Amino acid sequence: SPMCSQTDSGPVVPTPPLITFLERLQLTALNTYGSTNYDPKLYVDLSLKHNLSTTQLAFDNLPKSSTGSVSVADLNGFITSYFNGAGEELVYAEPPDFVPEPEGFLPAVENPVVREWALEVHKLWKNLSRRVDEGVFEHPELHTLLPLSKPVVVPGSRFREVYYWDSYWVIRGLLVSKMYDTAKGIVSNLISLVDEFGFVLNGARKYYTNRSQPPLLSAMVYEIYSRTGDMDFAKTSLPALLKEHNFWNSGFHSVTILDAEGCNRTLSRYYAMWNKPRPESSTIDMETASVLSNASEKQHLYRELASGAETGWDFSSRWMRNASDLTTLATTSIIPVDLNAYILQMELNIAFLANVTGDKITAAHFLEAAEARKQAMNSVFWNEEMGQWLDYWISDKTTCKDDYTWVASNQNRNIFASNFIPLSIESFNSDLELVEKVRQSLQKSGLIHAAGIATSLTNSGQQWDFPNGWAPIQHLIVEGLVSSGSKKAKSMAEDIAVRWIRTNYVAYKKTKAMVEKYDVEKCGELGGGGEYVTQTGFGWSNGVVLAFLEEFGWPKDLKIDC
Ligand SMILES: OC[C@H]1O[C@H](O[C@H]2O[C@H](CO)[C@@H](O)[C@H](O)[C@H]2O)[C@H](O)[C@@H](O)[C@@H]1O
Repeated sequence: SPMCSQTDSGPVVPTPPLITFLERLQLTALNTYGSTNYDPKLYVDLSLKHNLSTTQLAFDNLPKSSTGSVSVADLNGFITSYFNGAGEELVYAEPPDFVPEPEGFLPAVENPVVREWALEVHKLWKNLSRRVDEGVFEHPELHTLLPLSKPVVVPGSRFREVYYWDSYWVIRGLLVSKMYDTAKGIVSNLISLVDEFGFVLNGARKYYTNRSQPPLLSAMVYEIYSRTGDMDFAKTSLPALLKEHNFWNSGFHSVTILDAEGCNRTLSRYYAMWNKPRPESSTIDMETASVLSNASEKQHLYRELASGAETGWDFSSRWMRNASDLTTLATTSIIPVDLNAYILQMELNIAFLANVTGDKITAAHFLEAAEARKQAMNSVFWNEEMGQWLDYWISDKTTCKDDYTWVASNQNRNIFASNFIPLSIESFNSDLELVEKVRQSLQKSGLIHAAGIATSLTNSGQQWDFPNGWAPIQHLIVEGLVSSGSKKAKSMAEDIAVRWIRTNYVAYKKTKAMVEKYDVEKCGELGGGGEYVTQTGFGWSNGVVLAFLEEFGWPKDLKIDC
């Protein structure tokens, strides 16, 4: 049973009346249509044809049975008369910098079959490119979609809007496709969110204003600058990066631990500004919370769920005290390895960009911040015996009392792919002795399978767990191994990349689609689990295939089938 009966504390952003109304519609839809093929997100993605009060009045006037339910015919009629279809406000727009075969595209991919497939994956950018319709700018109050002025690239299927961390791998792929303007436009859109909200939202919808996602904006700017040398772009991006850094290092996101040497170490955690059901999954969250009896326990769980979504790993045994019980979610009680790796990289990127744009004071300040975080990560996360960085629990597993004095037993010794993500940062991968230790640890971790790196070793039924493998995680670890310059690490990286490319290819041939996650146990199999069916498209998977093919090429005689 959940050991913690915690009360909720922390900030809560306001809920726009449009969202409250669409959540009512979502619940009615579940009651009317039933749970087969039901996706709660669809209803919060609808836009209004008339103003909210007219729509609400018509909804309240729908004939109800004695049990209060609405008939299928009446609800169908209401939805067609009062709403535009989900996603219609994002109109298909071919990116101006797309060409069917860019000059100098993947020169090291020699195998003709792989080359042809790579060109098909490249062509998928056309399917995923949209622009926000004028109607959203003219009448924002009718839409949950946020108006973004530059063209967008979406992950695909139910993910009809821009996502924060997905955009990093979309951009990595666009750079391979030589679509620099599209890549810059994505960053410019995300910066406009920082200007308005102070951070990059989980996604570009009004119901995502309560949280962010793994912070990779600076990494997007860095990658684009490295490829294009565009100094103006670097300069105009910098203020937003500083603002975002402050978001992750203040308030509830910041935690200070007294380490074993008696030094204070400051790190960051995920912490959503929300203690209600996630609007896009409101009916699911209410169901999950229904076993809890009191309102403040529910609020606490809702915050943990929204914070779980902020991690990008929604959901995973990584954030649960008991892997088979989602009500034991304790996201805010954990200091995560990967988040701090991303922020360390952010500090290094800011220092780099400040330096090239001539702001030496900011550069020096951020190099210091990076050094402090590196030491904090060594002191709080590093486990010498395991050769991994481990998430750290700040709250006691039995009483749930927060304790900010470091104890070894609060390191989470379960193996997750995130334990290897610091390897992607130069501060760590430039130390060859360390790299070899971590490489060996990864090799024997049990995470490496026939078709890639598993997310964890626990099959919880949640999507960020075994046996699912996700493109962003493959890429971060592979890139870390490659960047070290060690021969052994590079050959391990290549081996993982080849498995990943093959499984993507075989699944594509079988299903005609790229998907968001794969099953690492069997080459060519799709991933599953979690709260929605596996989605096609798919932004980050396409990006990672293209990035891997650029990094490793594909020799003529290497087979692509598994
Ligand atoms: O609707 C449920 C959740 O869906 C999103 O999460 C998943 O898809 C995202 C887009 O590919 C991806 O960034 C995330 O890592 C996935 O877990 C959304 O981000 C969640 O906030 C949302 O609750």
